[in-house]
Amino acid sequence: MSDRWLEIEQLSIDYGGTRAVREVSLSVPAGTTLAIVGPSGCGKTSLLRAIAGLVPVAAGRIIAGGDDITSTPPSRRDVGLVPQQYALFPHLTVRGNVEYGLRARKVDPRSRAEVVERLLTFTELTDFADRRPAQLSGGQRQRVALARAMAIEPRVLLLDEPLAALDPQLRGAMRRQLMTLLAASTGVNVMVTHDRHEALSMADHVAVMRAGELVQFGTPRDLWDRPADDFVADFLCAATYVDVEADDRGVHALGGHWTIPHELLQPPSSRGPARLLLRPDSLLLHDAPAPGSVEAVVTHTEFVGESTQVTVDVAGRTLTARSGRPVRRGDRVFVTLSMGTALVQKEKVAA
Ligand SMILES: Nc1ncnc2c1ncn2[C@@H]1O[C@H](COP(=O)(O)OP(=O)(O)OP(=O)(O)O)[C@@H](O)[C@H]1O
Repeated sequence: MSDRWLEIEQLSIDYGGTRAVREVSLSVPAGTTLAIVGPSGCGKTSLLRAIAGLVPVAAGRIIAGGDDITSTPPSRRDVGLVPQQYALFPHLTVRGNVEYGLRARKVDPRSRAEVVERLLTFTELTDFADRRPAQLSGGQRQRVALARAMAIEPRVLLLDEPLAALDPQLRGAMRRQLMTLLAASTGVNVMVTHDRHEALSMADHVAVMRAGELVQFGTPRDLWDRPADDFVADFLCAATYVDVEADDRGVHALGGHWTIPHELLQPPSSRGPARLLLRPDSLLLHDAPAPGSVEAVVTHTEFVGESTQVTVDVAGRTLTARSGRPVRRGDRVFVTLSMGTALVQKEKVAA
């Protein structure tokens, strides 16, 4: 018996001869949440549906709790699915929906009632138990879908964009509640999302996909500190890698346009070529030249509440920064590094 509760080995999925998912391999231990994240059409939902048994696998294996379930019919996989629009049974009450899987498994009425009452309490739905889905808010429906999937205590719980159908105000509150619910599950939770904040904040492991391929798999911290390439850096952290060359005078970036003092970097840079990960929180904007600054032009601004996200052009490279004070498109600014926030990595960016 494997201690890894979900393993995916070299999994490929085809639709009519077109490969939508290519040789994805990863493994996730029990009691943790995996987020599959990536841009639209990258194959996230296909991967999720393949784990559920709803799309055929062209090659590779899916192993849950040590059992190869690649060819097991969906109903016998011990997998719970929360679809994107929840797909509740409209004619059943909340209680009826939550109870559905237990009835199908012929669980005796007493045990069934116990599980349902426990889950209704847990998801704060007791007062709504006799309502039908049409009489519920979006957040309440989401909790019913989750309780329904959790009732059978599946070894793998699959959630397709669990917060996407909720309005933005509700999403923050539901994210915290969903994290509490997922933490209580003993199997593996797999969540598809295109939202990097959701992936980084809710998951123990993150799989980043692009064009059907797995480009990086790791903990949120790993991905935040060491995105594998420019795509992951941009997608997950709104960050940019720049090639640098370090000598005794400092670290030279952007074709020699910008010399950064060694003492601002983490870890202190050794001499020679390296790459520097510049995240929005690594860059400071000034009105006038400052020690170690480089001149830039503001190309785009976006007010995000507590700060403004600012895109600047520095010697032909686009960098993203945050600014606490108002700046406008076309403004000339000076960029410095915030002490200790830009990470130096020894290898250069792959061409
Ligand atoms: N039933 C299908 N028949 C043919 N092609 C499909 C089918 N389902 C998905 N695809 C294609 O497979 C690729 C991956 O689709 P998938 O839905 O898995 O992506 P996704 O990352 O979940 O996208 P989104 O975030 O937009 O939902 C896309 O190019 C899509 O057009």
